[in-house]
Amino acid sequence: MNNRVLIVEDHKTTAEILTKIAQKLGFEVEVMSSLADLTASLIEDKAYFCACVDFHLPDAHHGEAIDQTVAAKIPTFVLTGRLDEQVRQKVMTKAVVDFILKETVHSFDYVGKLLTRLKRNMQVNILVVDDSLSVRKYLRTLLERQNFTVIEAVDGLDALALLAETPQIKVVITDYEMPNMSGVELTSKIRRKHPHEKIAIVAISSSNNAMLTARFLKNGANDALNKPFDAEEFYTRIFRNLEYIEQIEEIEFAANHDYLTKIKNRRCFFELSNQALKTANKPSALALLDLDHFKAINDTYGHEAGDIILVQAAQRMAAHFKDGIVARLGGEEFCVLLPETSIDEALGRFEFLCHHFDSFEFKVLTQSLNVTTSIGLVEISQQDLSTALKQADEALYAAKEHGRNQVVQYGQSI
Ligand SMILES: Nc1nc2c(ncn2[C@@H]2O[C@H](COP(=O)(O)OP(=O)(O)OP(=O)(O)O)[C@@H](O)[C@H]2O)c(=O)[nH]1
Repeated sequence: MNNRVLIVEDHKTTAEILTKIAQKLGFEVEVMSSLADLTASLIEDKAYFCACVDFHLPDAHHGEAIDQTVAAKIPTFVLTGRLDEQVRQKVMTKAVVDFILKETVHSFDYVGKLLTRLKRNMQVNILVVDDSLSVRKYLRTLLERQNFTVIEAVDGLDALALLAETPQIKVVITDYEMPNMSGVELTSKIRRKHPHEKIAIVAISSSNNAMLTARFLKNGANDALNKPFDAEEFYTRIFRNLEYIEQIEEIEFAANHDYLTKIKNRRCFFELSNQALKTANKPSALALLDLDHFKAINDTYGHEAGDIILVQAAQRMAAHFKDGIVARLGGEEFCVLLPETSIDEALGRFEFLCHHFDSFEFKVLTQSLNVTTSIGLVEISQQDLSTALKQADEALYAAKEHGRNQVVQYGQSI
């Protein structure tokens, strides 16, 4: 992704505030203060993530700078101190991403939100379903302006096939009247497999049919737009529906992950492991890992240092067992399930991890520390997860008793 934001603004303080907002979000910033600057810099030759352009500049009173950034295919949003209907119309016909009225501090908050949205949109796939090529083209133009990836389907059958092979699709925009299957039928079919909070369906129907809007909504559409629609309203509805999906995703993530290390939490570990064990055709391996003398680390270097080590340890385990289910059970205790993995293979891999921890330097604030881990390992063939965890815990206890920094396999003498 290109990471540069172009700011075209003659007011120094405003340019400084915008620069800070963009930099805080991780963007590089280039500021120009006039149309002349813009013309001289040959922006066509450079790539920008987006441009934030003042409608009124000392040498461009009517938004001429906007024409230049739009012509250079830079997603452009416009800042203006005055917004009457005439200016609004003029700005929107220029194919911009959005416009912002410089009124209050909230306007600047909105700039931050817009930059974040544009960045997030790059990960979002939107499926446009319409039998009319011109409508598909128009919607594609509107959506690509906002950095979305657009996939087109010519009818409902095509749409269902594309949905099945593209799990990244988060929004479906569908027309009503299409060959093979109506938009309402398509909506209902999508809903049988994908709930509202996973895929948003936005229906587009003609303005003279209020009943159709209701049918779409009753059959599972999240939202409906009447033709002809305004680009601003279209964007607002797409964003609102996406934000709903993203908020649910955030809640789900928080419910399933540990707040500190961001790896899976205890609840999620049990759920995923029980599922994996149910379908396993071969024995699996389960390990409990506990960092050694962690209290002493907290006492010597502080709780913050302890937190940093927990995060790094979790990252190491997750990277080492990409094929397994890795979770933080609480405190300095972690758990790993390797489905359908023989105990001998698992033993080798956990011994390797143990050795890796021993030789790895954890970077904590200004220091490098060594932290070791003790591991209790057990094979799961017939017993349930709770029993296996108790057995792994016994093995872990033995590993601690026998000097720490080692793997002990349940049932094996040391
Ligand atoms: N920094 C930090 N410390 C934590 C967290 N959760 C638990 N701890 C600390 O982890 C330490 C665990 O100490 P103990 O159970 O005595 O175990 P230990 O010192 O690692 O000793 P052994 O397990 O016997 O090697 C305690 O000091 C807890 O306060 C956390 O989220 N962050």
